[in-house]
Amino acid sequence: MSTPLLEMSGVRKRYGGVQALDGAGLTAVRGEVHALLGPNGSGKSTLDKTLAGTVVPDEGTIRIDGAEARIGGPRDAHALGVAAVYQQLSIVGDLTVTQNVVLGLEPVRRLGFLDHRAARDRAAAALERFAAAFAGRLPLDRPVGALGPGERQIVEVAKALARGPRILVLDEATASLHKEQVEVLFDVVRELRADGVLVVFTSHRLDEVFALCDRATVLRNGRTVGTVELAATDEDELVRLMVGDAPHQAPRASGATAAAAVAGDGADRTLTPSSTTLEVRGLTTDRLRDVSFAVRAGEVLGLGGLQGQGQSELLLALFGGAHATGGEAVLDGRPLPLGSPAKAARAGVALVPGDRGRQGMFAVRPIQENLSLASMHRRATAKVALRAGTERAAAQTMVERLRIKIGSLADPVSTLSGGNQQKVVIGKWLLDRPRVVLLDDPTKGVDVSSKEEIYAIVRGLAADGAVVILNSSDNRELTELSDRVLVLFEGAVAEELAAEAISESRLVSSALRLAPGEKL
Ligand SMILES: Nc1ncnc2c1ncn2[C@@H]1O[C@H](COP(=O)(O)OP(=O)(O)OP(=O)(O)O)[C@@H](O)[C@H]1O
Repeated sequence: MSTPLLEMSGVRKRYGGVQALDGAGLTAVRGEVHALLGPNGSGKSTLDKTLAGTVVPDEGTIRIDGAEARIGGPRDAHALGVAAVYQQLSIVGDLTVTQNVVLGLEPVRRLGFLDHRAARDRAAAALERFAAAFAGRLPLDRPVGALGPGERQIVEVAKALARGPRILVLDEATASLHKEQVEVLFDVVRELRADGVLVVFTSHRLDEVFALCDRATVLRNGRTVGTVELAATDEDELVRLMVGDAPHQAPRASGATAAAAVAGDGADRTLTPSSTTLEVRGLTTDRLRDVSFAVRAGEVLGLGGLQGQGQSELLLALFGGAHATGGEAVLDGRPLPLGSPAKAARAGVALVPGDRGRQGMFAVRPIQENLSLASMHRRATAKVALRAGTERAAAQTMVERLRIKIGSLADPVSTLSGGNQQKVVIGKWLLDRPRVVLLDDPTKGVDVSSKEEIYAIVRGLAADGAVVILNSSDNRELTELSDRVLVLFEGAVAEELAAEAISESRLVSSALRLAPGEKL
């Protein structure tokens, strides 16, 4: 192996009561895609951030090209050729694509004025790598806020590339990308590798890790537990390294066990009548065309197809968050009010959103409050007094069940790792035992063992009489959880797959058949 380009060793970082890094390290060479893996809260982002200069470690050494690197802030990291893309996007919605890509780059000044053309050229050069796939779809002068989450993420990557890095850190950079966007990003990463760049790649999607990376370093509880050659290992071995001796397959909870665990405190819960049925007839919005289907209590209905074909819009519309121009939804024979999330929540509908930062929670408020917001809302409107102790116990149950790694329930959610934040969003709604559970790509960024726990809770809710509708970009997840799958195409239901027809390959071929020109 050639001299390492990057050597990090003995890195420690404590946040209040939490030892985020406890002797972590990573050694990687130029022209390598190196995965950084570990369960939620194991310290991956913190290690990435010490490299990018946004977190200063308490202890530890970083060597770049054999020389000790003092990274006291992002400017030091830039000067050393390190650029990073994080889970939480750093782009500014009101600025254009160009302005975002050059932000902090100091474009050329002429006669004391910013040379906007030079800035635009620089952004265009960085975006050029994505040009073939996104031709005409990333208008450089549009505010980034008007773009979709995947496009915003691409802008973020372009911003990092505009810095011409030797080391590029991608922290969950694929989480909000559609499959075809992931392929484009992977092509760019492979080009960078061929150019000798070191890419440090963090993802919970092991299929991506095996498809893209050369080696992987695994963290557990803030410590490095090993580095493996991916060609010489398999998924089971990687998972064993990640979770240690703990079994990663959580026992499949029966409906009753899961329900009891979800309720936790035995507080005022009304059991869902087993007859619950949701009927949707001719639902039409800007992005949905005449969608009709029925789901019974206890059923998990999957939404498949290429991503962005109206799956999220359908869930949003059922939660009252999208303007319905036609059609209706009927829950247990009574019209479900469309157009008001508050009314939908009162009727027992819960939406677990995919984009946690924007829709799912109040980041600066305590974890306990976030976990109990949904149930507080229902109880407050029902004029039932809140008992702080009860809320606390319920929140604590969810923290244990989903293995949410926290210091204290009183800490703000913003202090949690990305995956743990997503678990809070899920826990918040599942605590309330909803009658209709709408899940929009719920386990993005959630680690393997917690995914199984979430699957068990979802199955438990269904077994207990809830209607569950699941949109997932992960075909394996759809296959594991769904009793039926509706394949959507351009806002309409194009095909329905019954239980025996659901498989990963069938889901892919179904989506491809519908859109022959598209590449997955
Ligand atoms: N600013 C902060 N304040 C307090 N605690 C923090 C802060 N940032 C991270 N932590 C804690 O440090 C630990 C490691 O977090 P980190 O984000 O590095 O984990 P991760 O491995 O990236 O997790 P994930 O897979 O969920 O993204 C977690 O317990 C987290 O709650």
